[in-house]
Amino acid sequence: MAPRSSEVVPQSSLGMKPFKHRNKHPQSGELWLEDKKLLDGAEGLWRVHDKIYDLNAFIRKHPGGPSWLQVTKGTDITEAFESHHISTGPEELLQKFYVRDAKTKRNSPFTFEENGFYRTLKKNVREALKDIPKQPIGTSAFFTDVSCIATFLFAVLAITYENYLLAIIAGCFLAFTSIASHNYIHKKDNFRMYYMNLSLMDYREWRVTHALSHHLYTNTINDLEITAFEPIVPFLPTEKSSKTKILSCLYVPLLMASVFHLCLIFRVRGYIIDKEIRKNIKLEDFILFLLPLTMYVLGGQSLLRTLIFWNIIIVVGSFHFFVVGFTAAHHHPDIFHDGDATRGDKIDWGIGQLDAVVDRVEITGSHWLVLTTFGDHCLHHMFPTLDHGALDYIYPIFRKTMKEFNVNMRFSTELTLMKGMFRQLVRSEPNPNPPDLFKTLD
Ligand code: HEM
Repeated sequence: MAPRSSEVVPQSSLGMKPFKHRNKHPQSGELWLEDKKLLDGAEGLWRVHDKIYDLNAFIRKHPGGPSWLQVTKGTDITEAFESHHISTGPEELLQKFYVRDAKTKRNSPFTFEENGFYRTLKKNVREALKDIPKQPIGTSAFFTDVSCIATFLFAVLAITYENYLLAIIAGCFLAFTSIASHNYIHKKDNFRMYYMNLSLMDYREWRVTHALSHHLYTNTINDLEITAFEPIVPFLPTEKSSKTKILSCLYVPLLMASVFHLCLIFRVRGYIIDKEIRKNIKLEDFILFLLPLTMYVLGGQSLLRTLIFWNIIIVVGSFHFFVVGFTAAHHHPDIFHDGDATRGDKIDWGIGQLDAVVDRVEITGSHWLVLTTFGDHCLHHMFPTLDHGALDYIYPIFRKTMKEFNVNMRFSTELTLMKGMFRQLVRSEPNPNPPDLFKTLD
């Protein structure tokens, strides 16, 4: 795609240096990591805060799975390290791998001061976790598996009876399954993370674009869930022409319906043009064929009819997934987007998350809805490895800690955030004041 005009290349008000290929499309997790290496001063190893560590010997021993360390080699993993571990064990272990101090400043404005908000919250949550029952974690797994089975069941019924309504229901369950599997991509390697691949998306790519990019640098110029959709969907506040504003509002529903397909197209493109990507093809890359194969074998219809119905399910699933995803928590003119006025040069990472996330009142409190619609989003951002079923139990300590630091998590309604997403798309003017966590979103 041609380079974008200057109207949609916003600078970071947080002082973050932009990635080299920010304007290149399609964006990918691999390219993002390559670009991150150039700015992180990790000297080919791993950087945490202002120290360099050699974790080569630990990659295979990492209890969270080797991929987290494999893909991040050569980068600053401060935010990932801090937010993915709640116990003190990893920090103690890390000292064994110290090599030297880093020579450059971090390309991130976020801090993790010992007595700051995030570290205090983590300490409090660590204590609270001792009293959390295990049963809600099993309930999450049950809901996720039931969604997956329902996707297959309705897909087979849809093709058997050539019924479009059943195909739409299967598409909705595909979206539920993919969103619920997102609970599992953040954890140590486990089989439910593979459910994501039924949607044509790829859990490995998600671990970079979502877990390492979006979660850690939310709504900044280095958040791939912002930059990957530019310039069609320009979420950051920057000069936008009337044409851009109108077109982006018209394109966004089309984009929502086609992202699953686009993910597959870009993946296949990668296989064709890049030998290294081809060499990395794994068995799990074929999971996407399980759904159409089951439909073909059990449905008793022609291959062409099966493919048509499968594609209907994918389009419905994609639309459902991205309507929820785009409107769940991050986009409204009163939610911080890079370019807006900031709290200062250095921002406690947890407070940065409060600035960039808003939860929905209708969702909080329902385990099924939280799991299948990106609910309890603020707490999930703070502690991505905690099961969605456990989050409800840590609200009391979360509220207590926020009170202590005079900060707040914001709640709004589904409708406000839906309208907010479109209002954000057409917002050109950066907010002149830092985020106000006590203001009600209108
Ligand atoms: C990119 C950076 C890293 C990421 C994203 C990451 C991610 C994870 C994940 C997802 C888990 C499983 C948590 C769960 O399911 O409950 C985990 C566990 C663990 N990780 Fe990492 N990790 C990273 C770096 C490190 C480093 C540098 C160390 C230490 C040298 C480390 C030590 C551990 C340990 C000891 C556990 C066991 C659980 C615990 O004590 O919290 N990790 N990690």
